[in-house]
Amino acid sequence: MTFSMDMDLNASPVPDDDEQQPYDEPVEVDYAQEGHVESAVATLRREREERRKKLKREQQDDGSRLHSQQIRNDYAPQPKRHSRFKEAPQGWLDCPAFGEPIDKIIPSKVPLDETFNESVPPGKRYSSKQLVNKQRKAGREIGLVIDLTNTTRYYSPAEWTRQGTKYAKIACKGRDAVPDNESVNKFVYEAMMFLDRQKQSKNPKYILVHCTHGHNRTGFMIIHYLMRTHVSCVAEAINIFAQRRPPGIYKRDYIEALYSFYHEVPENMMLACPPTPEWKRPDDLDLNGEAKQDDDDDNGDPEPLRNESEDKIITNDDVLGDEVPYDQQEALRVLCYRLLEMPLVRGHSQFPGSHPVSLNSENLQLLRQRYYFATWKADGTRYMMLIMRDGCFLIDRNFCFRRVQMRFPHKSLEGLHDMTLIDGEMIIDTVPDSGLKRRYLAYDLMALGAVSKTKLPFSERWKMLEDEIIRPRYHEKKQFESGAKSNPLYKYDMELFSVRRKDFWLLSTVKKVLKEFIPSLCHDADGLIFQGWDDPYVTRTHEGLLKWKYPEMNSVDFLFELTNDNRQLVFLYERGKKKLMDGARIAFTDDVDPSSVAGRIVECSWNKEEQCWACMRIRSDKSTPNDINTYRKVMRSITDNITEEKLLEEIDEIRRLPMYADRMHAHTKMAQQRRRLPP
Ligand SMILES: Nc1nc2c(ncn2[C@@H]2O[C@H](COP(=O)(O)OP(=O)(O)OP(=O)(O)O)[C@@H](O)[C@H]2O)c(=O)[nH]1
Repeated sequence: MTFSMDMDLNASPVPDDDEQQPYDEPVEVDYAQEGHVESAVATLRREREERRKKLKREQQDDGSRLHSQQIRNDYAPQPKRHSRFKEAPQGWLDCPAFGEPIDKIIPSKVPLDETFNESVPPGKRYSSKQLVNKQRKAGREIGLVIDLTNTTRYYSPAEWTRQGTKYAKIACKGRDAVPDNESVNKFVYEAMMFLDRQKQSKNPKYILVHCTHGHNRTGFMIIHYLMRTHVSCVAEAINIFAQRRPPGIYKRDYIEALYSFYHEVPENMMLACPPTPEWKRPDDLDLNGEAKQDDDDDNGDPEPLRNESEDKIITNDDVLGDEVPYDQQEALRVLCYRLLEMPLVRGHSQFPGSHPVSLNSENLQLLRQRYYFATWKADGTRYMMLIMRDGCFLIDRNFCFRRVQMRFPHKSLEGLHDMTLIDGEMIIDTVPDSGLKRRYLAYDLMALGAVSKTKLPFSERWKMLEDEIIRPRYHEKKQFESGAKSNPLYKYDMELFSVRRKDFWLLSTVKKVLKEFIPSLCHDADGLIFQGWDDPYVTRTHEGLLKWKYPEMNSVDFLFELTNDNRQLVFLYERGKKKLMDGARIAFTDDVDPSSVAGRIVECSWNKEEQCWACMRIRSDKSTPNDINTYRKVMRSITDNITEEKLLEEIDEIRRLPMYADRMHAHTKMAQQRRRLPP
């Protein structure tokens, strides 16, 4: 790592005799090589000494008056240069050094190293050494420092790492923009991991968090931490921080961003945002009386706060949610495998979600042998969803996690779900009068409160999904809207998408589903799913989970590439490696330039007349093509050509079979009884 040591060499630790000889250029030090600031200073002093000796020798040799005058000029006391003088940040001197710990997190202003001593009177100094001593006096040992400033000029991280204190930099601009969501995710994960490890220690250590003054950015991060661990509403978290680090966050846009992030509406914004503190002197205020940016903020344009609802056009290809730190993703992958009761393989990087196989004349027989339910095949984007106390994570087909802010209350409505894993499809509904609306259609539940449910029959998992996840959300929403529950500030409507359970029906209804239900849907559907009613959740390819697509929608995902002489190369996967499909060709419509999709995954349907593949769409949600086995199954399905007519004929026969008729009868009776019971 290289850092610019833009330091005042007139100040300590350089001895007196060097005091009046400032250097012309800031010194670049290879921090990793030199180890610390002092060794760089020593090198510079040595060089200067050699220069002085050389000049003296020249003076003796030459003896000329002119030359000695030159030397005198070179080493005469010179006025201090402003650029060398390091001033403490505005308002820093009178800003209280630190606040009281909040869950073992201490908010603090930035400690300044000795290079600031000229601008800080002795009584007001607050270096990392002094900080540590003050905390020790209060019986607190710092184990991790999280630095949120957007500069490296205040001190060197070695001041911490040298003494074995962990140091993490999460540079946040400050200014008018709040820390971005990705930085917040990093902060919360760092803090959670560290404090979790400390729980096993006899003398748990503390985290020290600082920005420049330790109020706005620091408060913003700590409040996020509180919200994601145990505090239930923003006002309470803001209060906790304000009490421990008075007056708390005093920038209004920060407070607004917190409320908006957690989908709450403040009762009284004036109460939520205190006036700017005294120590932020009047010249630190802008013309509206608002606090000006901290002086380590850069001069970029303020970033607009993201507001999904303002984006008019929403598509299935949108990347939803916020990036999650790499280590956290790894930990979440392991957790998913555990919840799905899968053996941990090296890398555990493969998406573990259940995947249906295409219906063909052979597996069509399964519909006769087992008890199946049917549903429409919603055509959106597949996500598993891991619901944790600290956030909800969308898991895409690449087994990557992104965090979305959602609320999933328990049935008891006392707490929130944790370590619950569900499966579903994100679709976009065109709703008359309200436009496009994103919905998550949940169709399975694999784990509830850290307990795997994969071995239960689908019928029970599907019921649990309704009872434990969907209904509690619905009830709470109604309670909030009616004011019957104590957190009416939460607005479910502000969430990125709504959540529904997907319906499944008896096979006898398939005709109605095809002829009436699917045509009336507000989102795309490309066929049917046949789900075994008694099946466990089978990870990856599930030979008993069947998909039937409208014949023209049967598709294969190829990896498309072009050679230098514009020859098409079409690949699938075989045992995790690219397999070239000799002679395969993809026809694109006139509006698609093939060179623009080289290297992408192209979903294709088979064009019988032209005997080639036709591009249906580019898959932004996938980075690998279908496996050769999937391809074979799709080809089989295409050649078997189970038309809608054939399918309905088959189902008509099945519903008359005694096995199916008996269960259907029992099922209908049970449903009727349930309807008669009070809710
Ligand atoms: N299991 C299940 N899957 C559904 C349901 N509704 C929609 N799907 C989607 O159907 C997908 C499987 O059908 P495919 O046509 O193979 O899906 P795809 O998105 O084209 O994926 P590839 O096979 O990789 O091309 C699942 O991944 C789900 O995203 C449902 O009710 N149950």
